[in-house]
Amino acid sequence: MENHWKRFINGESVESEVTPSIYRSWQRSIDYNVDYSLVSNQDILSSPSLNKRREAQESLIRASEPVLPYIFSLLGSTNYTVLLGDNDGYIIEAIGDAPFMSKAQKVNLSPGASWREEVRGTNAIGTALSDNAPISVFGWEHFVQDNNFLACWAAPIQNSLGAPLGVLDISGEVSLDRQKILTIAMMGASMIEKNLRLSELENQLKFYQEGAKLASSLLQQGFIAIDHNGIITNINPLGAALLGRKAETIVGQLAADVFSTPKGWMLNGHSLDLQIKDRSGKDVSSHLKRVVNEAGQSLGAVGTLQVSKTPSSLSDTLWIGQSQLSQRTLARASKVASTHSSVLIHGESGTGKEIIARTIHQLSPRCDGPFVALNCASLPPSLIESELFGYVEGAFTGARRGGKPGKFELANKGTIFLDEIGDMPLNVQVALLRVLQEKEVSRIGDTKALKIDVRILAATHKDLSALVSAELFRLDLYYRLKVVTLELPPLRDRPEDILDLVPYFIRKACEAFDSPALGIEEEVYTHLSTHHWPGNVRELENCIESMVAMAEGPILTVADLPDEFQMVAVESEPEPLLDQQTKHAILYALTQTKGKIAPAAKILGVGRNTLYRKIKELDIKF
Ligand SMILES: Nc1ncnc2c1ncn2[C@@H]1O[C@H](COP(=O)(O)OP(=O)(O)OP(=O)(O)O)[C@@H](O)[C@H]1O
Repeated sequence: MENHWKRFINGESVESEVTPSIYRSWQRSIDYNVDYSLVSNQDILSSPSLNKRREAQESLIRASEPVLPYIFSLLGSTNYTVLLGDNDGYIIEAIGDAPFMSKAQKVNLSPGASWREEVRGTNAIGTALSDNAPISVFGWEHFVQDNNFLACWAAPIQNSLGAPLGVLDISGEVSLDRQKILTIAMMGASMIEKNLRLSELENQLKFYQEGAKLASSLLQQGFIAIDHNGIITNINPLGAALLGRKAETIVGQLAADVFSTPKGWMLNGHSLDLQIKDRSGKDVSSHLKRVVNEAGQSLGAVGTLQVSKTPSSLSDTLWIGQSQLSQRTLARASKVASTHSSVLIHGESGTGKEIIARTIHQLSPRCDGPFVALNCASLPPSLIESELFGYVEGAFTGARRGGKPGKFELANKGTIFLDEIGDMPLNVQVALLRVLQEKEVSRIGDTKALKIDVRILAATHKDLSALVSAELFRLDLYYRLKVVTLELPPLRDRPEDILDLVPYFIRKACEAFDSPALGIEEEVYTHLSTHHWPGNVRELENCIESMVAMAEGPILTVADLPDEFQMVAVESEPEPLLDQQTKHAILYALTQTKGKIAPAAKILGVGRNTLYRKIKELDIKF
């Protein structure tokens, strides 16, 4: 080979006598003006520049970390070095036998030096990169004369598209077993490639996992992912909020444990959808789709969670609230609904008097007839009479042409609801009493009487008996109206209803604003349940409506509560809050157990007697 090299340098043709890849590389070395008689000191990196290059090649270095020593161990005890080059031919890692490495250093075969063909002519590192193929360069095959003591084997390290990312080189002193060592170099390069691909896959997996988490947290719906073992691997905050739990307490659990579905459901179930109940017992429906691999095997399931809608529309939903007090009120209302009796509904403002009146109407045999409401406090006294009884054309100045039917006429065969009856002027009370007695009504200015069949429901927040004593309300009318009385408890006496009212009002507001469904953080309930609510349910509804209107994200949090709550949250840290929270916990447990003491005590982790004592101490009504 020495002879061939000398003849090539002298310009003779040796093409047919030299391996083609070596010959082509010699030609390139000539084209690059490489000096065959000189060990070049060009393209050698300073230590900081080498460090920078190593940082840039961090993944290549990490992938080769376990490979270089392994390859070196395969070479036995002979004098070798194993080198890692980057795709510019710079040596960035080296391990090897010290005596050979110091010899190699004399020709700059050491970290920091570039072994591109352009600088050092034909050599294993540079030529493997130029040809993007494994190569051995032996003794006088090196273009630079002083490198002829070297035997080198190199294989490119390629990415998945086959482009070179670097090069693995084994260098030693000239030996005979060329092919075997080239195979080892190729094996090393392929191990590094596999490691690189593995870490790429790991990154991809991380990206998909984190990406899915982030994407699901941006969704305006509950999202859940369950793997093929039935373990919940992801639930977004909105999904967790719909279940009334924290995501951390759900992820990692078996779906069968969280949703009481049969074990093996993931593998065998035809329908993947789960019927789930949230903390307050409302149905949460799921819509899951199976994820399968190319062979059609199940990898798991992903899907959405949402609060089930009852078959009737939201606007049909009347009384919301599962508290004992609410249930008792509803039971009385439904009992009285089947009769024809007048009902006097009493309760503070915003406690739901009109709702209960509508409920009575809907549960009554008159449900197909009209429900007509009149708020006596919202009209000037002079207008109430004409509103109630109607008038004929020309009955008074300003009377509409053709006249106008009154509420009684409109409510015929149905129910009339007279709200704020305590504000009814005395003269109208007289007329009303007459209508009730005679069951007929005459429009103002008319001589004819019209037979009517109307049931009367009246409501007031005032003390009617006190008004009677003050002669502001007629005793005979009072007795006529209060055949049955219904007392509506204020919200502060039934805070457990808040658990049902809040999600309902959130959905109602979202529907009204035509905005996507919103979840709510559990802590918000604590604040809402311990609030005094002077405006009762109406105030709660307004509060939720404003929270929905101002919501920043898909979950309502404590920060979304109106300002007065923020002040209370800061100010009322001491004892009373503790009491309130105890009260809230007790009420929550009692709601869960439908008022049964023993299981509620178990939920709370206290004895029955302690629970009885606390209920008394804190004056809890349920
Ligand atoms: N139990 C309930 N379930 C659902 N919504 C309720 C309930 N109670 C009250 N609301 C809502 O609160 C608001 C006030 O209710 P309603 O008008 O029936 O109260 P009210 O006692 O008649 O008030 P007021 O005496 O001021 O007329 C309404 O928007 C109603 O929909």
